[in-house]
Amino acid sequence: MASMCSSVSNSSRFLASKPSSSSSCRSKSKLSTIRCAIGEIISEAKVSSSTEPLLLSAVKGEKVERPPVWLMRQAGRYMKSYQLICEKYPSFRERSENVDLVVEISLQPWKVFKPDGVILFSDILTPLPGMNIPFDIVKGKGPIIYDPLRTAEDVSKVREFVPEEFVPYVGEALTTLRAEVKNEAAVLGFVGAPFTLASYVVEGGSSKHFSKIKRMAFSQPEVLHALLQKFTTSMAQYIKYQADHGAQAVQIFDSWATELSPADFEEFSLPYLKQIVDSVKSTHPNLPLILYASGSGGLLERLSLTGVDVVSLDWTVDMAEGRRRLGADVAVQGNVDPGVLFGSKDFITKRINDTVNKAGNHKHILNLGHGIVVGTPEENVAHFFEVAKGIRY
Ligand SMILES: Cc1c2[nH]c(c1CCC(=O)O)Cc1[nH]c(c(CCC(=O)O)c1C)Cc1[nH]c(c(CCC(=O)O)c1C)Cc1[nH]c(c(C)c1CCC(=O)O)C2
Repeated sequence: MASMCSSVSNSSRFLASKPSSSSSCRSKSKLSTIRCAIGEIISEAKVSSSTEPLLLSAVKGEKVERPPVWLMRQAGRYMKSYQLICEKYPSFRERSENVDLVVEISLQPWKVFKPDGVILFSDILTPLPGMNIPFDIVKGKGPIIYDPLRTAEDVSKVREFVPEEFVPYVGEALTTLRAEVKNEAAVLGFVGAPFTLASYVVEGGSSKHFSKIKRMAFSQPEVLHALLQKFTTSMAQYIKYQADHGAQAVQIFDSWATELSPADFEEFSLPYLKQIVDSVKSTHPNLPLILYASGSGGLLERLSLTGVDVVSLDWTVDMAEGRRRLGADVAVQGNVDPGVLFGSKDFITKRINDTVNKAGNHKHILNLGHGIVVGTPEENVAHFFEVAKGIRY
């Protein structure tokens, strides 16, 4: 039914109005039926509770007054305040492994834009040293794995990750963030998915053609499977650890899974993602899990087979089509081209309204289709949040 709403594209059914200063007004509405502007009833929804962050209510399908909004990579290089910290602390590892810096950087976008999600400042590669895989992130080069894994023997040396032992600063930072943010926004944790992590450690860093991991996949699949299983067990533990220390939802980044054909995704990514989701749901059934894969248009239906609560779309798929293909049970996030933030303010407003209209008025988290690009004007990010927070269904 949501697709019927979505079929009215490009009309401004949800109009941006002035941003609301009060989060409590969310709880005041007693409407229990969601209607889209052309009048179809698309679902019966429970009224959200006032103490819960908007993002969590939206994921559950409760009635909310507007879509919650946050941005992937909202903490980082496009912010002047972050660049100042980088001057003082030039090492990415230090910035992301020192509790005070992690908290300060995570809160930078929160203080300025008041997003509905505050993501931990960290990296998907942060667990690697704890698994016996040293890495660094070098300015201008990106991630570097000093000893890329290529053989069964290399993989046998990979240790299972024990978050309490190796990244206690992550737990401490999440607990502090919860206290700082109160329940005005959801504190978000994240992990890398097994295939995406494997791509970094086998390739030795970022990659264009993924030839080394494909050589492993297509000539020694048992070696890759052994590595993927180690990441699977470790990342399931890491998600639980993040939830136990304050994360209210966790995003799984399988950024490069879409380098795989659908059949290869079914062998080298899907079963491991499903295993992570099943494991987390068995102990933390109420923790929302969000899955992001860049360029995922060809794999959408398969992404929802993982059992995640939210699928984050990039901008190569139309939001209305994405919703239709994913089905009503899955919440959607994302979809706005990060390049839109280089456009005029009017253009940004229009694209936000288009996306929100196409997503329909429930189970939608407004976000970009990938991380904010370095060089994005901060005033455009401010405009994005102001418009987004002024929307009323
Ligand atoms: C693939 C991936 C990585 N890291 C991440 C992914 C998945 C998301 C995606 O697909 O973009 C996830 C990530 N990395 C970072 C965050 C912070 C939280 C946030 O604000 O969203 C998150 C969620 C900080 C970071 N991680 C990194 C930066 C930039 C380096 C810096 O600020 O010093 C930031 C802010 C480094 C990094 N780390 C990685 C890359 C490709 C890079 C960029 C290299 C470069 O361009 O220099 C690996």
